[in-house]
Amino acid sequence: MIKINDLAIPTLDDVDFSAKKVLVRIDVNSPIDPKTGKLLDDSRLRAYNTTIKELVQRGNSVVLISHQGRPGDDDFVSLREHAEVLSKYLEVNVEFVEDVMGPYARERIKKMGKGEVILLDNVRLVSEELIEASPAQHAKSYLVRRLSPLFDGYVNDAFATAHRSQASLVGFPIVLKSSAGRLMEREIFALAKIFNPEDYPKVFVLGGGKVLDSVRIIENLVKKRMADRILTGGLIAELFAVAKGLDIGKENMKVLEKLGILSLVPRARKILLAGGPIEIPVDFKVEKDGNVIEEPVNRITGVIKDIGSTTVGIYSSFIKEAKVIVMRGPMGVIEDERFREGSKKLLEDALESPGYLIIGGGHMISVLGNANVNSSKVHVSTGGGALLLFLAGEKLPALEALSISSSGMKV
Ligand SMILES: Nc1ncnc2c1ncn2[C@@H]1O[C@H](COP(=O)(O)OP(=O)(O)O)[C@@H](O)[C@H]1O
Ligand SMILES: O=C(OP(=O)(O)O)[C@H](O)COP(=O)(O)O
Repeated sequence: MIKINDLAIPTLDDVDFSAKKVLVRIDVNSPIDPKTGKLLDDSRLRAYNTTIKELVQRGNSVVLISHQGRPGDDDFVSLREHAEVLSKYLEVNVEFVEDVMGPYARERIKKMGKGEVILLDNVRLVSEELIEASPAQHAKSYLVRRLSPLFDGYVNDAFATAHRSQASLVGFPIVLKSSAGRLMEREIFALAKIFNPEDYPKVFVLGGGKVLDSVRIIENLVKKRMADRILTGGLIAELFAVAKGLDIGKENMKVLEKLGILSLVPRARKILLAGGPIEIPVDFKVEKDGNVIEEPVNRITGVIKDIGSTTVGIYSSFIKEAKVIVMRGPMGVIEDERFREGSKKLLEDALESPGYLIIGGGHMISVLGNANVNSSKVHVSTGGGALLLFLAGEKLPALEALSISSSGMKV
């Protein structure tokens, strides 16, 4: 049993999963090449080996369910390639079923034999999955009502999506005997060991494209006085540059407007007025007429794609002085090799610095690649937003749902 705050979360040691049919929520959401739709990095897919192998060895039939991207985005693709990669790492055939809850998927699940593993298609093909609602509401969703009668139990190993209150995460624990998987367990214990709220200075390096999530995270960090410095990159840096009244150029403003980020400027200003320790880049690497150039923040003429080299130097000096470093979200458009340098350099400096280091989010992990890490001072988390909210002391809905399940409370 994992005890955190007032939650008691069962593990695979607390529930009798042997010779059963088990639905396992994993998070295989990974960076995708927008041109080919192929996986750019498969680190997250390796993370579930322990849980899946253990369930297979105990004679269970295992049905994996996950999402990839969001409808409308380039990375919203089917999970066919993910099944192939999982098979390679698990050395067990993971059959891809091109369906989520229709007759084909349900018949296939019914016919499964002991030790078989299948991966259902992207659960976000089901529109209900995109709604954030309570466990009680999601327990009544079509997804949960159609799939749960086929299973004896549910395991949630998707730490990286634990901050979403979506059907596949919070609905099943209400109707099925449930537990956390081994990855979820390992993440929670590793973070408790490495992240001591008393240690300071704590430096958060926050980049990437999920700006709404990042604003929520920063509000939390500032409210709880958890961060001594927040070094921004990616689109989040552009938001705070605008909030500080800087002119980042018409083209970049258009990008922010198109992505709905400009509506977040008032919240970003409020964070600054509340004394949030936000640092923004002093220069950026931009693309202009097909060329890559560096420009200072107050004289931008190209499209911002990475942080500039002066910023890298300044951020590195903060990173070297930190007792705890948390990095989530890349500093630039890392899918393009020309704009990987900011993220790569900061990551290298963080790995060499004496402080404890927590790296999260699919994109930053892909920058890490196969680099050697000292596991006594570095934790590579599969989570991004979930990780940050967990560190800021927020209750994650998926963990709460597992705890409700263990208490036998039907909500
Ligand atoms: N300046 C920028 N402009 C546009 N996109 C950016 C910029 N910087 C980073 N990104 C994008 O952010 C995405 C990663 O963000 P996110 O999903 O939040 O990270 P993670 O998966 O690591 O949590 C990448 O696809 C990257 O191209
Ligand atoms: O990659 C994820 O989160 P992250 O970008 O915070 O690491 C999770 O798969 C959650 O995906 P979502 O933010 O589309 O709900």
